Amino acid sequence: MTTVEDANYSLSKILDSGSKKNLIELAWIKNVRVILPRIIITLSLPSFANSQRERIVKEVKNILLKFEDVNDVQIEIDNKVSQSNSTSENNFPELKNIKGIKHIIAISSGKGGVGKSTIAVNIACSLAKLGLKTGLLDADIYGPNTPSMLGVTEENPKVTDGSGNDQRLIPINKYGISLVSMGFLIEEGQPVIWRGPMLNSIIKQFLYQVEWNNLDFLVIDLPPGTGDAQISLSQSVPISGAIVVTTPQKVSLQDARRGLAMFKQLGVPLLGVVENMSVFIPPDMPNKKYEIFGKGGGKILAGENNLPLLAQIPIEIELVNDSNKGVPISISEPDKESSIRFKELAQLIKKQFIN
Ligand SMILES: Nc1ncnc2c1ncn2[C@@H]1O[C@H](COP(=O)(O)OP(=O)(O)OP(=O)(O)O)[C@@H](O)[C@H]1O
Repeated sequence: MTTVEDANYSLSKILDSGSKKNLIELAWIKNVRVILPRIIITLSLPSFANSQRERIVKEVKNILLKFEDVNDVQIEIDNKVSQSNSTSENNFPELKNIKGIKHIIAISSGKGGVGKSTIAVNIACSLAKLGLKTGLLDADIYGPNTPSMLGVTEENPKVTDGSGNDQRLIPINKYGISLVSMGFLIEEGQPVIWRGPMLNSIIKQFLYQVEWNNLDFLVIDLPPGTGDAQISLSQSVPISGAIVVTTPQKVSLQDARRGLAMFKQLGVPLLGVVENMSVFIPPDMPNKKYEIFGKGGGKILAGENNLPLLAQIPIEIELVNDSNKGVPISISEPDKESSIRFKELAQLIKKQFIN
């Protein structure tokens, strides 16, 4: 006859895809009751694990129905948790300050591939080098690549002790910054089309359930574009200032304008424009500069919106190489021109928000 111990033992094989801890240990599955031929369990997931709910329910049923004397599995959702996990807009304190974070800087771009993540990572590292406590949230659900740019290989962030909604995700520390990536929460093989809605439903609680360590700045690498995910994120997070990244080509302007207009419509304060890939500096001729992508895009965008052009970052081969090796250029080669631009940009941000 199946006992509670048997059921617990089987259920302990189901793992959180983030921490790889089992769900009994995490107390995400509790109150296991065996009333044969039925087993009833309570599922109590913290919000950052919400995206795993469907998979967990399936695995719980599969595992328990393997017992010959069990033909019904009932899963109760912990009420306290499910209420706070609800996606209903009215249930959330909009733009409530996040405990442990003083200022949020959002890095965005009208389209992908302009170097938004590179800029976000190097701003975060440069702020940390100024002695500021800095975090980085990779919210680019379509291509969460900041962990690899920072050489972070562990995919399993730890969670604090406690159970259910009391648990907090512990950021991963690298080069003096605290990193959390939405990539940690995306289940392997999850189609891109589901990631946007997933982000919308979890981001509002998620940021409040990370153990942020009294940060001066949280830099957020937003997803590119102006879709639902970006709008939802911008509306749910109390952004102190947004930076729009563009390239010098005039053809990129249309996308960048849309990005800027989105922030304006949402009432998000704009810090200014960063033009990436402004000039190419050949590694063997550091005094030469080639405008291989044309010029003027950043200046035009900033000018038509009455915003400062905060920085122009050159194309440097080391920037790609170092980032591929998992060390941002502002850490590995602080004397390169792009590192100096990132440092100046960090100083500007510091000056704006910290006396
Ligand atoms: N200034 C630069 N000099 C040289 N290479 C760069 C520069 N900026 C970005 N890159 C390279 O361009 C590629 C795209 O950069 P990145 O991933 O930062 O762009 P992104 O806008 O975040 O893209 P996506 O939105 O698709 O994630 C990377 O290989 C990066 O190393």
